[in-house]
Amino acid sequence: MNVIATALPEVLIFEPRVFSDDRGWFMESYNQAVFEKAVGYAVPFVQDNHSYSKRGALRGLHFQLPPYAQGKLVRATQGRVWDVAVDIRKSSATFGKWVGVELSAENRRQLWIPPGFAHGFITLSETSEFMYKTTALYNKESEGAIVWNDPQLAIQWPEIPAADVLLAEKDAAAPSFKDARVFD
Ligand SMILES: Cc1cn([C@H]2C[C@H](O)[C@@H](COP(=O)(O)OP(=O)(O)O[C@H]3O[C@@H](C)C(=O)[C@@H](O)[C@H]3O)O2)c(=O)[nH]c1=O
Repeated sequence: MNVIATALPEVLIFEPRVFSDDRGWFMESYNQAVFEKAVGYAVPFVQDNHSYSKRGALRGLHFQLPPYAQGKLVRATQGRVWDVAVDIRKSSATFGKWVGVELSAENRRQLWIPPGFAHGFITLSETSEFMYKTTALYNKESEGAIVWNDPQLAIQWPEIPAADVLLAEKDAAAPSFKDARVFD
């Protein structure tokens, strides 16, 4: 597993080693010992999620507040997405900073987004399937969101014209970064 740093020190890219032979290929998509060594602490994954999206679908920016804050280990198993993590911890030196990484079935990259970050992704291919592990269970009451095109965050979403972005109603109506309830 290749571990690659990003512009945000706690957000990491994991690139599995792929073993190919005449039958096809094999990879470890998750190895607790390798993962926890890279992250530096124990990470209790308790839920796995899987979603399917059409081109231009943008899910996010989402998070859950404590005590249900979620770390997420995310990847695309079909198609291509552009994935974003935003540091929303007021006490952090990188508060309000974001990183974007392309995740695809082809590059097999995974992104570790710790608790305290908002997360979103847009589908760049015709369709995508997206799978992720989370460190806390889904809890509707703890859900928070920030609007995807917040001017203060100024996330440089790629390729898709704004008019073609496909949003859930709740995401279109999400609060600005300035108004959202975030992490203290
Ligand atoms: C996230 C989630 C949703 N649901 C339900 C609620 C709702 O009726 C339906 C669809 O939910 P959503 O519209 O919130 O799905 P979606 O927009 O895909 O939400 C996800 O977006 C990405 C960016 C994340 O980071 C995730 O943590 C999660 O917030 O699924 C669950 O039952 N369990 C869950 O863990």
